[in-house]
This record gives sequence, C-alpha cells and structure tokens, in this order.
Amino acid sequence: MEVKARAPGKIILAGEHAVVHGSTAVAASLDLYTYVSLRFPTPSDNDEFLRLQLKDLALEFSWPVARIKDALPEVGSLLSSKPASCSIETMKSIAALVEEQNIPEAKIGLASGVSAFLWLYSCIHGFKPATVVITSELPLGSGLGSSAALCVALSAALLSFSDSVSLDMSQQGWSAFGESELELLNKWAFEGEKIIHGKPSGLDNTVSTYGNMIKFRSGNLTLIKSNMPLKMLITNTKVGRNTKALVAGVSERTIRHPDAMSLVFNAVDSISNELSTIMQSPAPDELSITEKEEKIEELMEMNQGLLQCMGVSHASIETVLRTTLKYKLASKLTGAGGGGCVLTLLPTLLSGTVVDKVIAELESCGFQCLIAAIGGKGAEVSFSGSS
Ligand SMILES: Nc1ncnc2c1ncn2[C@@H]1O[C@H](COP(=O)(O)OP(=O)(O)O)[C@@H](O)[C@H]1O
Ligand SMILES: C[C@@](O)(CCOP(=O)(O)O)CC(=O)O
Ligand SMILES: [Mg+2]
Repeated sequence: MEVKARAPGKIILAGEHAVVHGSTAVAASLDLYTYVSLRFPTPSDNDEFLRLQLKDLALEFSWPVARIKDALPEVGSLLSSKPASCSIETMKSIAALVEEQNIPEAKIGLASGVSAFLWLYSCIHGFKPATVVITSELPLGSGLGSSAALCVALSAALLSFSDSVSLDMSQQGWSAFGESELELLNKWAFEGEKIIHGKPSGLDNTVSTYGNMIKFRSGNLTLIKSNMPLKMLITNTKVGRNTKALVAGVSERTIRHPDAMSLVFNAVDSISNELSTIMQSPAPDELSITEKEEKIEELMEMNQGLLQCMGVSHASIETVLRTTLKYKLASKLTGAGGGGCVLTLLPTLLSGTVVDKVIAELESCGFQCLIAAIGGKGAEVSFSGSS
C-alpha cells in the first residue's frame, strides 16, 4: 500500500516578516501543491534503504537504515506521537548524512529540505526502510511557501502510516484530515520548517495545513470567511533567495534599531487587521467591491513600503512595482522578498486586455507570471494499492 499526501503553497497578502516578530499576518493557500508519496518495501523486496526521490529535480538520495541508526541513535528513543525539536547535536549528525549524498553545488539549497526530511522521517518511523517520492508544482525558494508545503505534505504522508493517526484507507481519491490530526501534522511540519527557516513564524505551515484564507498571530489562526473574490497576479522575478537569511537580516536590523522596527511591526499589524476586516465585511454591490479593492490596493502599497523599511525588497521587485504602476495596479512582494514573487491585485472590473498587456510587459523583463486560485484546500491524503 502507498500513501500520497499533498499540501498547497501560499501567498501572504500582508504581514510577512513582521509576523515573525509577533504582528498579525493574512495569508491564503494556492492551488499549487507539493506531493509526497510513501511506500514501505515488503520483506520479499529485501530492501534495507531509506530512499528519497526528488522527481522534478531528477535527484535520488539513499541511506542504508543501519547508517541512519548509527548516526542518529538518540532519535530512536524519541519515537512517539509528540512533535519534537531537532537539537543542535542531532542537526550536525543529519548534516553529515546529507553531506554524504554529494548534492550538486548548484542545488545545495536542497540540503535543508533533505535535512528536514531525515528529521521528520526518523522521528515518526525510526529506522524503517522506505521509498519517499516528492514532486512539486511550486517554484522552490520564491516566496510561495515551498518549504512549508514540503514539510506539511511530508508530515501528512508519514503520519498517515503511523499509530498516531487513524484514517479510512479504503476511501477513494483525496481525503481531508480531522481537526486533531491537522493540529498534529501542523506541529510536525513546524519542526521541519525550523530546520529550513531557522526561526519561522508558523504562518506558512499553518496555511498549508488548513488551506483557506487565514489571519495568523503568534501561533494562533482565525479562518477568514470572505465572499470577496480576490484575483491576484503572481510575478516570479526568478531572482533566487533564501528565507532563512532574509529572516535573520530583519532580526539583525531589529537589534540595531529596536524602537523604529517595533513601530514598523505595529504598522504592519494594523494593516493586516484592516485587510482582514475588509475581506470579511459583506459586499452587496459592485461599487462597494471596487471601493474595497481600492482600500486593499492602498494597504498593499503601505505594506510594501514597510517591507522596504525592513530591508527585504530587491531591484527586481522594484521593477515589477514600477511596471504594474504604469497600469495603475498595486503590488507588493510576497513571502520573504529579496527577489522571489510579487503580488498584483487584479481588480474585478479590470479589462482582460490590460491584464494581457501587463503580463506581456512583465514577461518581456524576463519574469514569469501566473494567475492562481487562492483560498482552496489544505493538506489531504490518498491511498492506493493493497495492504
Ligand atoms: N520539493 C522540494 N524538495 C526538496 N526540498 C524542498 C522542496 N521544496 C522546498 N524545499 C526546501 O525548501 C527550500 C526553499 O524554502 P524557502 O527558502 O523557505 O523558500 P519558499 O518556502 O518560499 O519556497 C529549498 O531550498 C529546499 O531546501
Ligand atoms: C518571511 C516569512 O514571514 C514568510 C516566508 O515565506 P517563504 O519561505 O518566503 O515562502 C517568514 C515566516 O513567517 O516564517
Ligand atoms: Mg519557506
């Protein structure tokens, strides 16, 4: 029997970075997913390896399970349903296991994702042989939460075959988790995100777990119930960056200028709260939708200004902002910034011709545009094969 789990990426409408420092953020899931399948060999397979295949990257890693047991003896004693943090010592042993795989230098960013995999796998399944296959529709390291989608999909697949979760394996197609299972897999995913991000807020793994649009502050989420359709253009600048380094940079700036940065974070908090109020207020007619969109555009511009104050904008992001402004469209970076993706609100009454023109101009700069549906499903699983 094989389990396949999927978890969505996300966009942050307001509050990235400030959310790490206790401000409110608003985020929504995307209809782009990371998929993780897990299969245990049968005794006749005589396979004593833990195998990880990154399908779209054409990479495969494998470790004899005895080697993992040797390197991480303390993890065996952790085997429980309780999510646990990876100690600095264990992290060093995991780094050695990853290093042995000789990841090509150009793809060395994957090392943190592979480390998160080893931690989650060995905590939940110990030293059992298995084959894990990962594919993703999300661009990696672009602000759309591929790291969280990976950790959520991994936790979902791993927990589905563990004693901590009981699911109806006979169900056909994708099925959702119950409340307590979602809570558990979100906690495990957060532990994985810690390995990739250093100091995550928990926003990305939470929106990937629960889907929808959420308001998030200090580990607590509120679902945003909105009838307002939001159409967002996502522009990928294709400038690579690393969330861990950008989050650390904002923390360093906060240490240098605590009073100023605290005011910046407070301003972001107000922006996120106002945004969520607008999203949830009833929309009886088209005029008021337009008014709401204008307010959201202004809040996006204000949030972008504050992200510039935090030092996480980038020349490529500024190019997107300038280009969309020519068409009177408001944009802001989404995710950690420093490159990556930019959001542009496409108002309901905007003509298709203008949308085509702005996309053509952005793509002529070498950027990649997509319009994705937001606020959809969270983590799900599907079973196949006979047990
Ligand atoms: N499908 C995947 N396979 C392996 N590693 C992944 C995958 N998705 C994400 N990662 C890990 O997450 C990192 C990107 O995370 P991050 O810098 O937080 O950007 P984002 O979450 O915005 O995509 C990658 O460098 C890699 O280590
Ligand atoms: C910058 C931050 O707010 C979001 C990072 O998102 P991403 O990894 O760039 O998709 C960090 C966090 O909330 O943990
Ligand atoms: Mg990330």
